[in-house]
Amino acid sequence: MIATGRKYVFDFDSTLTRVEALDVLAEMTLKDRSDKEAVLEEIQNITNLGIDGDISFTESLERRIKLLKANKADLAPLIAALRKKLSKSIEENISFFHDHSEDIYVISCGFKEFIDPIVADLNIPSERVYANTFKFDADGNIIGFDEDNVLSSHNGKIQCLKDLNLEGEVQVIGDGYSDYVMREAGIADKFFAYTENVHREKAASNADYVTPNLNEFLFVNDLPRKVSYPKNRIKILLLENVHSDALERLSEEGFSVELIKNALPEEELIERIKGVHVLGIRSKTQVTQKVLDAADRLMVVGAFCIGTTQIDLDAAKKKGVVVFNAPYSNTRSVVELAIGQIIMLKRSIFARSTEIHQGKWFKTALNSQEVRGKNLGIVGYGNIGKQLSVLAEAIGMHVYYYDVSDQLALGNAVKCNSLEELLGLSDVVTLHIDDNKDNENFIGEKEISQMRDGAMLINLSRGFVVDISALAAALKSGKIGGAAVDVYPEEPRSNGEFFTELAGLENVILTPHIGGSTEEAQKDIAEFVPNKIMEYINSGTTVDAVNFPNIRLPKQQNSHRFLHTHKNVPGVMAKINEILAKYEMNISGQYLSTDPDVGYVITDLDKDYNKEVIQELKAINHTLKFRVLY
Ligand SMILES: NC(=O)c1ccc[n+]([C@@H]2O[C@H](COP(=O)([O-])OP(=O)(O)OC[C@H]3O[C@@H](n4cnc5c(N)ncnc54)[C@H](O)[C@@H]3O)[C@@H](O)[C@H]2O)c1
Ligand SMILES: O=C(O)[C@H](O)COP(=O)(O)O
Repeated sequence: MIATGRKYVFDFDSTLTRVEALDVLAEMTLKDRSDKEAVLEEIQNITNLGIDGDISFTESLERRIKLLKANKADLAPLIAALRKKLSKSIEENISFFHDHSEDIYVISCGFKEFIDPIVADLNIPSERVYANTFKFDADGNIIGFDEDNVLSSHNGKIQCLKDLNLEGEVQVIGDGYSDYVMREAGIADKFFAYTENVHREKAASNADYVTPNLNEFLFVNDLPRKVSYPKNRIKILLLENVHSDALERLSEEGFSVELIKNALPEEELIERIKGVHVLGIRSKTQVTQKVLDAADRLMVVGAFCIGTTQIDLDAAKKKGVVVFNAPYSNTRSVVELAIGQIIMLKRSIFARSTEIHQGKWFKTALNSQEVRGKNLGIVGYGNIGKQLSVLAEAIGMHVYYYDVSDQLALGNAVKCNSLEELLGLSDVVTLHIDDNKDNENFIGEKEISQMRDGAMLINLSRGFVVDISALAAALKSGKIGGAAVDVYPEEPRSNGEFFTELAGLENVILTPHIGGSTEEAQKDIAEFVPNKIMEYINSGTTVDAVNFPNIRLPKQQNSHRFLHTHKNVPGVMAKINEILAKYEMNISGQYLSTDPDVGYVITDLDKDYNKEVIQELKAINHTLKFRVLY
């Protein structure tokens, strides 16, 4: 036993277990009854009224037992079911119960018949379990409870704890107001409202601490725990209306997540980033050096999109901040839009549609052509360019492509050796080059002059890639026969007014940067990026990071994991291992990866560590970030 001088008094239902045991029992005993749902609802209401102190506990117990119609024979399956319903973080921290066995008590208004066997698994013996007991009739039917037990009466927990007369600091951990009353009555020193399974406002608002799981409770008490830093303390700020699945996924994992609809201007982001561990953005939020300098806790930036030039990747790396994106999730959405736009432009559909909206009927084949047999020029033959190539061929187009890097032609696509060559032979030119700032004004007056007369231009890549004034002039002069533009040199941070020189021009399709904005793409991104973030936070894995050495070290059994990010200068690794050797720590796994700027090493150790080794590792010269995972 590790002595702390404290006594820990746990509630059972919805604290040690995820459920209320009598609700589970009711599910079993009522399963064949036609009025099951109504009775279950009534039982749950009565349970909550009792927990919140709105009816007397004795009344709540009497009414529930009557409705339950349970028998002794139901207890074995109930115990089996409850065994599978231990609260997640309780299960993770079984060692706490073993190490502090003699200081742990259970005081519950539930029943010893099912509590005893469950908490015995946590090393809590029956003599430290205080709870009610059932009364049975000759046939084993549960007909009531021992009314002489203080726990069967209203606020019975107060009397029960008083009678125990415990020494040392007494901490009560429970989900209900009926647990708080022990603190209110002055018999307990602290009340922790336990919200892992249910958040009861009345208990939480009165608590000394609200603890969303046992890790947080152990952290507050500075006790050994499964994770070095409880997840609820990890703050995630999601901007730009990322799909709500991301919020759900990250919240379910236990992080504290805040979602903001818009992108934030630099000054505001500098304020909001303080204390944030994970930032989630899309293409509008600029994560500048200044923002990174203000970020005192930042570990990860998740770009919930493809592009990452809105992030100062280098500055992030030098601060040990890892950046992930979603390189493929919206590829198909962009490709489908491009196919649609090619057809719409070649048929002048938007012009015809606008006329009808204005009350005009103008049936004509003028400027209306099939796409079959026409030349499509794809500039940037990457993920989007290649997939578009396949689909465009499937509808009968001849595909030409140009890329600065060597790219294998798919299908019958033909590679062009220069942009000029591609521009000279394409009926439709579509831009899918990356968001590299060197691509600014990639298509300007000169390039437009190299295009076929009446050819169409599509830009679904980045706004700064096209000189908008040059494009507007070419559309007005008829040099260009139509354009589809989804991205602009300056885009608003939130929905509202927007002006562009291209507005009002004929056969021009304008969309508000929605190439990747489909349900499917956003849902996929909301799975992909949070998974990367969680892998990094939970195991240190950086596979697929865009600015960091990519490593993954498989988890070792019974080990501790240290993550060390440092400037890539000679001697740091040697220093890390020298310190570990000094503290006689045995390395069970280690993986280092470097790039020219940083080194990132994951080390697994098979021995308990003390705080001094952490301090020494943190103090190594050139350390950028250090984290103990578990
Ligand atoms: N409109 C939207 O909503 C939307 C959605 C997704 C992606 N995008 C943008 O689409 C673009 C392409 O995305 P991707 O996933 O196919 O990227 P990718 O990195 O897979 O492909 C880009 C290709 O462009 C090539 N390239 C870069 N500069 C070039 C140049 N000057 N000349 C010729 N080739 C050049 C690269 O070599 C690469 O093969 C990116 O800019 C991305 O940000 C926009
Ligand atoms: O980079 C991207 O993936 C696209 O430009 C889409 O960006 P968005 O998520 O801001 O729409």
